[in-house]
Amino acid sequence: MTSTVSPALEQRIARVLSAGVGLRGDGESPASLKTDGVAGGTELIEPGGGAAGEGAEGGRGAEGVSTWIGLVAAWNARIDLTAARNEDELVDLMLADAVVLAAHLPQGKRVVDVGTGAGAPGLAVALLRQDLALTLVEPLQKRVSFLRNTIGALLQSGALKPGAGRAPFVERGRGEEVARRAPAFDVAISRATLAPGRWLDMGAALTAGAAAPEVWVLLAREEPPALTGWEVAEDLRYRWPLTGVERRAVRYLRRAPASTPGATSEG
Ligand SMILES: C[S@@+](CC[C@H](N)C(=O)[O-])C[C@H]1O[C@@H](n2cnc3c(N)ncnc32)[C@H](O)[C@@H]1O
Repeated sequence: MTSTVSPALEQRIARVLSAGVGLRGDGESPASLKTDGVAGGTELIEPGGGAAGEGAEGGRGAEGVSTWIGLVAAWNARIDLTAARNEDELVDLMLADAVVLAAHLPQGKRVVDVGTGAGAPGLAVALLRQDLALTLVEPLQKRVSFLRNTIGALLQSGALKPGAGRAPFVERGRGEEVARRAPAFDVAISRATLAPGRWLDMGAALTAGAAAPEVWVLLAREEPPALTGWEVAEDLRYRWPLTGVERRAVRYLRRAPASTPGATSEG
């Protein structure tokens, strides 16, 4: 199935992508996606170039986003991929949280997205940040087929040229199964799949082997959960650009273990 994107849909996609330019943390920021975090240090995000658009080998992320959203709209007529009721909802739902994540994720890391569904936020992040190695975990076969087909089309067109040496990998299964296998991820992301507290536990298990693990919890307006041994490093509040929905992206880092008084390096 091919992807055709109307000029109106293309304009909506461009609006959400360009809202991300404001996340660089300097100059004028659009109110919509301007984040208000507890810690600063946002990374430049530029649709069609730099961190958000092109990997080191020249993938075309913004173009890929249009192809992918066009495919979501086309496949959604046959299989249940999204509950979006109009184009504003579709573009905000698919893209806006990923634009925020893409501006804040560390360079070159192994990232897992649990419950990717039609690709939000994991596939969008893979397109916008082609330095990252994404694993997309999804149990439902029809959604797995959609994701694999779409990634194939994006690779073929050259929109996806992963800088980390591999294309986004789609793993069919549940997050619980992946977490049991001592996985090696640095960053765990997920949206609308598990209750926030349960997701935080699972995210911690998925990144247990990493030197500097991070877990992101994506919320509407509710308070972020707490997890012993982890702390909130950023609490980003923003509105989706097209629908004005209030959102929150919370970044958790594992606390360094407290040093034992009197302990020596010789042990
Ligand atoms: C409501 S959809 C959200 C999809 C996407 N993350 C989004 O925000 O648009 C939840 C997705 O998680 C998947 N899912 C449900 N339980 C899961 C689990 N335990 N592990 C991994 N995926 C799961 C479902 O098949 C579904 O595609």
